[in-house]
Amino acid sequence: MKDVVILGSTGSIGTQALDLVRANPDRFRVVGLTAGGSNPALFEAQVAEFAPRVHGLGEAASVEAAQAECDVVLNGITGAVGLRPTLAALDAGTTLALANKESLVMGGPLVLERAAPGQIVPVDSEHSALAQCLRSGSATEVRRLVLTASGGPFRGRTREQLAGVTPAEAMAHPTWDMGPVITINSATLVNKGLEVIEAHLLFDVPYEAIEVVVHPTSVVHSMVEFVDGSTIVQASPPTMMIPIALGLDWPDRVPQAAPPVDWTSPQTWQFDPLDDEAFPAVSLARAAGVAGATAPAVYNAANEVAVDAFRTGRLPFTGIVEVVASVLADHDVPSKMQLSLDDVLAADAWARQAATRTIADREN
Ligand SMILES: NC(=O)C1=CN([C@@H]2O[C@H](COP(=O)(O)OP(=O)(O)OC[C@H]3O[C@@H](n4cnc5c(N)ncnc54)[C@H](OP(=O)(O)O)[C@@H]3O)[C@@H](O)[C@H]2O)C=CC1
Ligand SMILES: CC(=O)[C@@H](O)[C@H](O)COP(=O)(O)O
Ligand SMILES: [Mn+2]
Repeated sequence: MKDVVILGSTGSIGTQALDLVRANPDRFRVVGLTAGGSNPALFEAQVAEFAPRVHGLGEAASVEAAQAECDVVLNGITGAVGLRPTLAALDAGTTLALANKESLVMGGPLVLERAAPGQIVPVDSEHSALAQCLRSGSATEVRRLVLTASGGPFRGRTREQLAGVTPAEAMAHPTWDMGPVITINSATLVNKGLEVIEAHLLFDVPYEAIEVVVHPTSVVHSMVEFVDGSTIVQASPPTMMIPIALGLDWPDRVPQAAPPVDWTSPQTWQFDPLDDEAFPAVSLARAAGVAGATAPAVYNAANEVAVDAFRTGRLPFTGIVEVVASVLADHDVPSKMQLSLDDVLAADAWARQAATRTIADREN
């Protein structure tokens, strides 16, 4: 029996994690729940159903819950506000099932240095796939990591054709049903940019050995190419139940976590190169990742502000990545690579102000 704390329990990841717990009462027990407070009725219902020892709303409550005695903390909070809870779980020595990629991307080495080997189990589907592909074998055998991207709802469009797309169109993800921020990030490909940095940090593979390919049906979740020319692929229909189950019970697999691919019916797997001109977010993330230090935190924070502006009609779709690029260009990356939490939070705050100014300037 694993005692689990779920941060962000009312969201897409959180509610699916609770479905998994409901389906496996002999395997998992909920001992902590937190959320942001935008859906109090759902949160109260969850607390009534699971009767966790600790529960509460907001960042401070999430930090406290992440420090509770348990076997695994699932961080399903969205955005940079997940950083302190991530650090709290790591400092408590608890296994961290990490969906909140933003905390790893912005914290970078700060997060990694607090983590014991194997303490972070990736829940992001691509990184769960990579971890599964890498389960046996040594890092020296790896030639490349290949992250798959659905391409989002605007796959195949030119930059000009992206200019007038609406938030409702951007929310229509072709393969995944997710929270609003990651859904918009999938449409801009910022999600894949964050995932390239996430893969570099989790698997210690250089940026030039991390590839992104477009795979519209999201059945292959990522792959590892080895030095002998062999590639191992992880495939399953697009559902987060498998990565969440692996996150909570790693290295064990939860039987019937989700239905497998039906190999008796015809399957076509399509892979296309990424169109960097229409979707510059991935190359921008690579540059931020290579620059290191505070650059990834700036990339993430500027994007969070720009996504909010797009969703509220203050910025066109293509403006999101333009704002991120402009804020990054204005950012002086410190030469010291060893950053404190204050350094990271200061860069995050600076980027939010810079992005807000840039958006306001564009409006005038
Ligand atoms: N959804 C998916 O399939 C995938 C998600 N991820 C990652 O997982 C994370 C969560 O995504 P997703 O579930 O889609 O997002 P959602 O928007 O659906 O859910 C976010 C959750 O975070 C909570 N939250 C927001 N602010 C705070 C806060 N200050 N303190 C505590 N909790 C807070 C929300 O609470 P409330 O709404 O009640 O205020 C909600 O429970 C993101 O980092 C995303 O990138 C990664 C891969 C796949
Ligand atoms: C399910 C998951 O892990 C998401 O991060 C997903 O990858 C988003 O789809 P995109 O490939 O469109 O970004
Ligand atoms: Mn993903």
